[in-house]
Amino acid sequence: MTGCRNYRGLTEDTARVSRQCKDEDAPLGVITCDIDLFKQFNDRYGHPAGDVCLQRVASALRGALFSAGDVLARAGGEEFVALLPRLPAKATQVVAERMRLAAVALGIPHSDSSFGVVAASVGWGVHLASADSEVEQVIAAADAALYLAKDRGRNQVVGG
Ligand SMILES: Nc1nc2c(ncn2[C@@H]2O[C@H](COP(=O)(O)OP(=O)(O)OP(=O)(O)O)[C@@H](O)[C@H]2O)c(=O)[nH]1
Repeated sequence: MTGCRNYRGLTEDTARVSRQCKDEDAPLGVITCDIDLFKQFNDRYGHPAGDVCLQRVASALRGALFSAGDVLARAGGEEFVALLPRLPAKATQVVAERMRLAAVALGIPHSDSSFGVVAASVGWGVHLASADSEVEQVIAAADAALYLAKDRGRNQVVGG
């Protein structure tokens, strides 16, 4: 529906790009992004409108990426994961902020949100080629950062 990779595609892409980055001794940027108050959006505007919203947000998030090798997957529900081969921390943070802005710039009305429009919370992290840990641990850390962004009021980026 969103034209994104699904969860299984994400698992395959994660293995592929993390191997590629390790071989190149390059970092791998990871971003997680979740639409804010999407249950309320569905409840107020209806599930079909929710589907259209998801498609538009997915396309905006894809537009915020700039390299052909970047991966955007729908990790389930209204959550997306981006994998950014060769991106160090600072650049990953910049893309994370661009993704947040791209979602909010759509200006999709959401009267149950304090922002008045559909927004998204974003978490990020970087997997270093030298790390002993697996990239899945960085995805989990980015997810934890995303929930911190939700806790802090949504429509913001948290990571590091
Ligand atoms: N329309 C539509 N809704 C979906 C789809 N997949 C998941 N959802 C809905 O997404 C909503 C997610 O709700 P929650 O996980 O409670 O999160 P939330 O309302 O976004 O709240 P926060 O994440 O805390 O900001 C649920 O109501 C799901 O039914 C889909 O493909 N289409």
